[in-house]
Amino acid sequence: MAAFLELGMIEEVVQSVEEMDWLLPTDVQHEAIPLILGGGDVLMAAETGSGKTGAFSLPIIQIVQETKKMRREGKGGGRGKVGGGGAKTVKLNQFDRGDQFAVAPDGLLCQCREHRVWHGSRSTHGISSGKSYFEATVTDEGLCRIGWSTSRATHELGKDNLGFGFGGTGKKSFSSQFDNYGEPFGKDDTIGCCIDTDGGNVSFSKNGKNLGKAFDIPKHLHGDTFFAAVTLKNAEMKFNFGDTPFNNPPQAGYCALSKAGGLVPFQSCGMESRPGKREGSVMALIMEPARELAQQTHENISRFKRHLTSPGVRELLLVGGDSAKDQMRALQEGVDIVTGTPGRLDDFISTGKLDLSGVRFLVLDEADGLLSSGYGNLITKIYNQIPKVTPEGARLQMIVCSATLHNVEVKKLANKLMHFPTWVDLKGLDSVPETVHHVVCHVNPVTDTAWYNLGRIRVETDGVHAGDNVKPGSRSAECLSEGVKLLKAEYLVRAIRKHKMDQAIVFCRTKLDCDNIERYLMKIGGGSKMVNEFSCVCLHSDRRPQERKDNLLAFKNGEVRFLVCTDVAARGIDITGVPFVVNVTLSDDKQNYIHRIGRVGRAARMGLAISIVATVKEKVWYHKCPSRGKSCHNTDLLENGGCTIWYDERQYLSDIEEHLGVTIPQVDNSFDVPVNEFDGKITYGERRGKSTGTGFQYHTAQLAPSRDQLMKMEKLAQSNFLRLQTTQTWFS
Ligand SMILES: Nc1ncnc2c1ncn2[C@@H]1O[C@H](COP(=O)(O)OP(=O)(O)OP(=O)(O)O)[C@@H](O)[C@H]1O
Repeated sequence: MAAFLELGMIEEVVQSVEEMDWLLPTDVQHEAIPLILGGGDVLMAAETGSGKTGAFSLPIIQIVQETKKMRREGKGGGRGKVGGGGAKTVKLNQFDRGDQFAVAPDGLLCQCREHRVWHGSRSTHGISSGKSYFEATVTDEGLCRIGWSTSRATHELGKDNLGFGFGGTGKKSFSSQFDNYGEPFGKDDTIGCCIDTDGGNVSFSKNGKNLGKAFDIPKHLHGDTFFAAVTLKNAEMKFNFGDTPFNNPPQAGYCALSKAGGLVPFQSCGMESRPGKREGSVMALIMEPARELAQQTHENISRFKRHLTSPGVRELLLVGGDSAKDQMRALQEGVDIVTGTPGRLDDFISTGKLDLSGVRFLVLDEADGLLSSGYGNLITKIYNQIPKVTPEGARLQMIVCSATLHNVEVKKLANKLMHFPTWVDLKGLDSVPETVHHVVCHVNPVTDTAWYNLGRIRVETDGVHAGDNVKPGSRSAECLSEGVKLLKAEYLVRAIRKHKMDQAIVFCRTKLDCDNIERYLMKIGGGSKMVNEFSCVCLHSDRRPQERKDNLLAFKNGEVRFLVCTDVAARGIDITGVPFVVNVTLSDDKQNYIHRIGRVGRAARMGLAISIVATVKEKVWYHKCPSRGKSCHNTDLLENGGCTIWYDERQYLSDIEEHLGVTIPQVDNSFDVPVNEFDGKITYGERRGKSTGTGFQYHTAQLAPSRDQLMKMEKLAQSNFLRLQTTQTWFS
């Protein structure tokens, strides 16, 4: 218990994890929890089953509750508070600026070294009434424009109808209309920027010379809050908001921005404080790639928060298949943490049902999977709608995790959206946990001719070769491909029998393959009970949501032996103690191999993953047609306008091996797993034995002899010391 407390977790949350038998944080939890509690953005790259869900959920739950408590007590702030929120010192806002726009720690000096694109920023506070003034001095040559804008304006001041700019070329700009005004300015010139919100105008001065009225504030901006604004191209400027004497004092009646009454803190991109919405708005948004995974994370959150009261934390699962009406009702009643899948989240956000203005945590679980499934734009859209600073002045925190985070797309996303993120990366590359043994068994339809005479009880294949007149004995590519399909099902059964598999997750490439394998297993000994040798359920995206739920539950509860599934179950699904995974076909996505086999060997239990890999190419479905395969029988190759490809598993295997930097051990079709250091000492599905583990207990046992020796030496040293003292006393 103390170990989680030492990470900064509160007792109520620690009590929950203790009840789940989590006595020590895992390595990734040890690293990530303090970082998240401290307000940082985190990229969490740790092996499958290493406890990433707890690593992000626990600190989020805690901060959400703390924030709610403070809101109730009427205090602002909380952890991760930034200068842009409640503080009264006016500066340039670190959190409201372009990518290439640098702001010095004092918040007064700024620079942009980009030559082609404008980047800008705004002040941390603005005014909505009265007359105000600030100064900016050009400290290096380049292009600059300064003035006033609302928080909804782009950073390219003067390009929209929400901000008023005055540029070094002697032009004023509003709504992309550039007109001559005043005179040009450059290095060492000081520009005074005045706004009179009551009189409704904006004017500027150069080195103390009043340049006259530049703009009338249009009607649609009356009552808005205006912030000091700047946009630069390869230039540098220094600001004075009035905390030090101005170079040129403003005209009578204008007050320094930092001394103005009723300063309004910057809240967000376009979202000013909305009283009344704060109490009920969502504070954490967790995006998961699949329903089952979203459900699992949601359930974890429910468990972690169960001892939190006054205030409690309210969580909601937002996935397709569940009633949108109920979800809507829950949101209206108030929800703090939403876990959802991209489709339903998008529905709710784009129709305004999910208010993002109070969000301070955005979590992308299995981030690389979300990106490779094409959700990059959605992520950016969501990110753009979330205020970068909450009403309390806390910065939006982004947490991005996966066991396979080492790819260019994730790095690009991190550079674009995250704020100085910390990598929690225990291995520095994608890897397989020590608790997972993985082997490959090759299927060679040339040397293994068992598929020639399988009789009537055989797997139904996917029909790709229905028109190919395949005959056993022929060496045509089509014929060998059909042989692979038939043999794979036989090998699956052989592996199950050899290892006396009580339970296994069986991955197939397509939904049709899953259906065929499910039917085959049922035929040879299936059923819906554990006593049936091949009892199984199926999980893929064509099954109804309720069936998916029921099937997963039946497998989790140990009611059936096999879960036959597509990659929809490859990531994140956590079923403690599942001993085996069988890949009937390798995924062409090397990352998914790591995720698939990571369904075993979780929470310190051992697991074995067997991949059945064809030595020849297999012709498979690859539907690009509008029906996505539902009523498609076009077995022509993709390049000929059809819906099939030749699938080269040997290539995918070598991609995986190269990615992992290992050669995966091979077994023959007797499925005898090679002898290794674990041989004879482990049972798949069980925790690692004492003598084989590398965990805490094992280390303690290893260190015991040294500890005993040290104890003896210490005792000897103490006795010698005492003896010496006694001798000295006698002689003195
Ligand atoms: N500190 C802990 N002590 C004991 N068990 C833990 C601890 N943290 C997590 N676990 C258990 O470890 C298992 C794996 O955790 P989790 O699902 O969070 O892994 P993950 O890193 O998200 O894996 P994946 O990459 O596959 O999604 C779960 O069963 C969880 O209950």
